[in-house]
Amino acid sequence: MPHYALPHEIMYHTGLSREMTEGARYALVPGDPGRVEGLAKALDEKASFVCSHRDFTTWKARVSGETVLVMSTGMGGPCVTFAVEELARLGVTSFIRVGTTGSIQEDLNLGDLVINKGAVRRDGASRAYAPLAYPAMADMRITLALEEAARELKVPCKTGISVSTDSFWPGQERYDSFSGYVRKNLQGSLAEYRALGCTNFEMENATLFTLTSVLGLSAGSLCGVVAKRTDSEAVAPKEVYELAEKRFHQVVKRALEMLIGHFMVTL
Ligand SMILES: O=P(O)(O)O[C@H]1O[C@H](CO)[C@@H](O)[C@H]1O
Ligand SMILES: O=c1cc[nH]c(=O)[nH]1
Repeated sequence: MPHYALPHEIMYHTGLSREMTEGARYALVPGDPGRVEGLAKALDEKASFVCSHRDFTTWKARVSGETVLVMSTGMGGPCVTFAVEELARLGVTSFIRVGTTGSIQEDLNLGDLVINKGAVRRDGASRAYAPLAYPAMADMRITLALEEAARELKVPCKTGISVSTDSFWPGQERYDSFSGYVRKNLQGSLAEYRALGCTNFEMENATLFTLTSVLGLSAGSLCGVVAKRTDSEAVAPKEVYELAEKRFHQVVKRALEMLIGHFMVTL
């Protein structure tokens, strides 16, 4: 029996209550709190601030007659568990991660978008919810809506499987860290994931996909490429992020319109 919050009950970490979220079923969940306002306003110019507590900054927007929350998760799997658990208690059923990522395939360029249909569970947090043999899979309808929106808007985009890590440096086989050391078991891991056809490194999909599946919820993920790891370990300049941001704003808005229009009853 799901444990929904009472109308005035304030969630301890996100600071949200059911009154504040107005029955929202959809939440866009970027990692960065600094991305929330722009994303909310791209959905709806009248979007408004709801609350900010710890890593979790929340705005609300209206899309096709529905309230949509935009809430940051902070970085990494543990933060995602707070966001999913507390938003679920407030009635949110569908989550779309809107993030940044490092591509590991040659044909994914800086500023392109990646839609993730699954994730390699190199996180720790999802293991509290399901054994490692359990797949981290995105919801098919959200994934299809994101793909269709990207196609319609002619945005360069590829669908694939991300590798979700708990560490930005050794976990993603980066040598430009303080010590420069990558443990032996992770040396060569980037080449191996590339050979396995994985598309990108990021840090939240595995936890998001596993939790939402286990809890009977839905999730999708759309990320902008800000590092092209086949060329360099560096994160690209601001202009690249701004190009990716413009693209993921357009795509996620169109995808939401499709989802709310077509899948309203089932999601
Ligand atoms: O831009 P966000 O959504 O935070 O996503 C990516 O950026 C952070 C690392 O720079 C990690 O959280 C990673 O998953
Ligand atoms: O390379 C990158 C870029 C963004 N986010 C990541 O997790 N890795």
